[in-house]
Amino acid sequence: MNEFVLLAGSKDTRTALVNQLQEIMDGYVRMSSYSVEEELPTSLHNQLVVLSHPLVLEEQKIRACLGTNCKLIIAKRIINYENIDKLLYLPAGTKAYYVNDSLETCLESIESLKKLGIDHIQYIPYYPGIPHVEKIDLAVTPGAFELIPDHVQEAVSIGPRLMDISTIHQILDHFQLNGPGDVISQRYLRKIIQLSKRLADANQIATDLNKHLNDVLDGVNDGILTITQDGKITVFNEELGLLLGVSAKRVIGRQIDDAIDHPELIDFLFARSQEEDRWFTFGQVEVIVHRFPLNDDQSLVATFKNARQTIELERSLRSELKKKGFVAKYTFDDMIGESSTLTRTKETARKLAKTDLTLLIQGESGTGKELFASAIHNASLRDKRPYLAINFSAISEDLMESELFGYDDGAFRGAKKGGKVGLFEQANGGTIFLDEIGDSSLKLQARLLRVLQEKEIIRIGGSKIIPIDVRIIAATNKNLLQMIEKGTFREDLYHRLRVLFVDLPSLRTRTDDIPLLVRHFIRQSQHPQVTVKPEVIEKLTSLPWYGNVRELKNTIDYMLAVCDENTIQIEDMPWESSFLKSDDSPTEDPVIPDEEDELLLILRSIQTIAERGERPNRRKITEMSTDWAKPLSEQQIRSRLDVLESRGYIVKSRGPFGTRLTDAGLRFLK
Ligand SMILES: Nc1ncnc2c1ncn2[C@@H]1O[C@H](COP(=O)(O)OP(=O)(O)OP(=O)(O)O)[C@@H](O)[C@H]1O
Repeated sequence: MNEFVLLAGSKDTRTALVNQLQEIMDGYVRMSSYSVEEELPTSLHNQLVVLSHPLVLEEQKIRACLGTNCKLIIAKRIINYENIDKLLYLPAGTKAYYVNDSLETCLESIESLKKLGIDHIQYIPYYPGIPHVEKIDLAVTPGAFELIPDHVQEAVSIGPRLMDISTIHQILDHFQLNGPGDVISQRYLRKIIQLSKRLADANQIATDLNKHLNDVLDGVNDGILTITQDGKITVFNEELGLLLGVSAKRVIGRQIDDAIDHPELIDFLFARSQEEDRWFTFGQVEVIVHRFPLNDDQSLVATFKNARQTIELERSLRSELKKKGFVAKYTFDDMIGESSTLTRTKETARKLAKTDLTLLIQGESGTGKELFASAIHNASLRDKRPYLAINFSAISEDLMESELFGYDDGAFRGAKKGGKVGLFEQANGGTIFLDEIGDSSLKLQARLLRVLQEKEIIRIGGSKIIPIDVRIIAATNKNLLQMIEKGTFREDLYHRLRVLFVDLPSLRTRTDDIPLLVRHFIRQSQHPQVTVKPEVIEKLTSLPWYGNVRELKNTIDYMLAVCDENTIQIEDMPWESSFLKSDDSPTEDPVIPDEEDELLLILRSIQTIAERGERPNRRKITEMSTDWAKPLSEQQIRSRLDVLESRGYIVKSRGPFGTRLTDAGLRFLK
């Protein structure tokens, strides 16, 4: 059997060459192989020795083992054709380091790559000790990964170079093997054919994909255009061709100002302004053009929508949402009032609407919290999407939970077959308004917190996590901070809800708006012609309006019903007492503590006064109350002390110790 020795510069090169040669020469020639990095034979005599590279001969160790009468062949090598397809997919003009151990080996391989026709890449030699080189993200290397600089993001390994067919023939000639030459050449060629087939297949896939994408683009109802930074058209679909009256096939690849005669459109596309949309008329058709940059390659994309069709589509979408009751009825224009407090609040809310953040609206009952939430949704980027409002004071806890989160089939007894989609899911993409959030139970608060933190829900009785994209607006007329102190509202939820906040002013603080509101409500009513006597307006402006705009509206409805001859007179006004704040009024002022809180404050001041070594009496407690949100008179203190005594929390006495806390009172305070 004919046998030769292969001496390679590295283990990797040896392995690659052995694999190549074995496959090609199998059955005709055998070889033994060594590398400088591994153990070498002691001495070689009378043999054919093939060296992988001229530099191998310079190695001391190699020269030491080369004995007498050996024939040397220095192999010619070419780039490993099996791996070059990775390079073929890189875009033309891509810059890449070619990384190897010396300038010579780099230049040699670059030369060989170029000869193979892989010349669309700008190779920059990179080797240890290179003096200065520009920073590049991509490296190509035959396997010298350890030499690649750290800043490189992507490395393409093309493996060690293989043996050229001329060297293979030199080996065959040495053994005077003329017969198998053809077979061996064929085996060599087969490898190369396999590569071109692989490339052809990849090309076919790319062609198919391209055709598919073009079909999709042509199937779209809108015109689509893409141009490069310097104005070359790369995408131009059929719909756009129809709109502009040009053939898509004829314009792709051309400069836009040369292909399309519409300077105004071209100016808009290239304008440096922030404007993203503009209306154009092409022929008879009104079109909304929307432009945006493609960040990756700095191209510009423009879509062309038929304005009439778009408006109709939006209208039908809106009527679909309306049918379900998922629309926000009000806008900021429905919010009547020109007082500086309301104007400022409206301005802030308008700005907050544009963000996508959670928002808490605080204000007394009837100040227009629901109206604000609705206006905020309509001024937000989600205005075309659903708006759902739910009131926590109106529904029981269990029902509320299933309404909000929905349930899976068989979640509980009586559950509807097939389960139920909750409001959070139905509001997806839009806004959900959680009214009277202060009335939610602690259990529900925990679930809401999860929604805010994770942006996902799990249906009752379900296990699937459902991601949701919903903006939450919450509202309350309760003092949530006091509820937190009492442990009835979660502090973490409060902070999550109050990312943004709007405090609505009470009507008492903006009495200038009352005449405007009166006129507005009359105009909206069944009797828009009714007028109001000035003294009525004056009286209305002086009332406290604990029920705010809602109370004013109800009052006007009442007066409209009782007035004669289209004029509201002072006699038409309800009894004054109906405007007072009743003790059990549901319209609690958010900053005025409710009665329980007042009792607690009184207990605390009794304790403080006693700790100071003084005698707690009504006068001192009244003095302390001047620091509270709602100071109390001595008379009011007296009635509350009576309540505290009846509950057993204090004992009133005229003696030297004055009023003092009982054990029960202390426990309650704690
Ligand atoms: N600035 C305003 N202009 C016109 N109408 C208003 C204004 N503010 C409130 N309203 C009207 O007053 C009524 C009460 O408003 P809304 O229901 O929004 O109040 P709310 O603060 O949500 O009350 P609650 O806390 O009791 O739920 C509604 O009929 C609303 O249209």
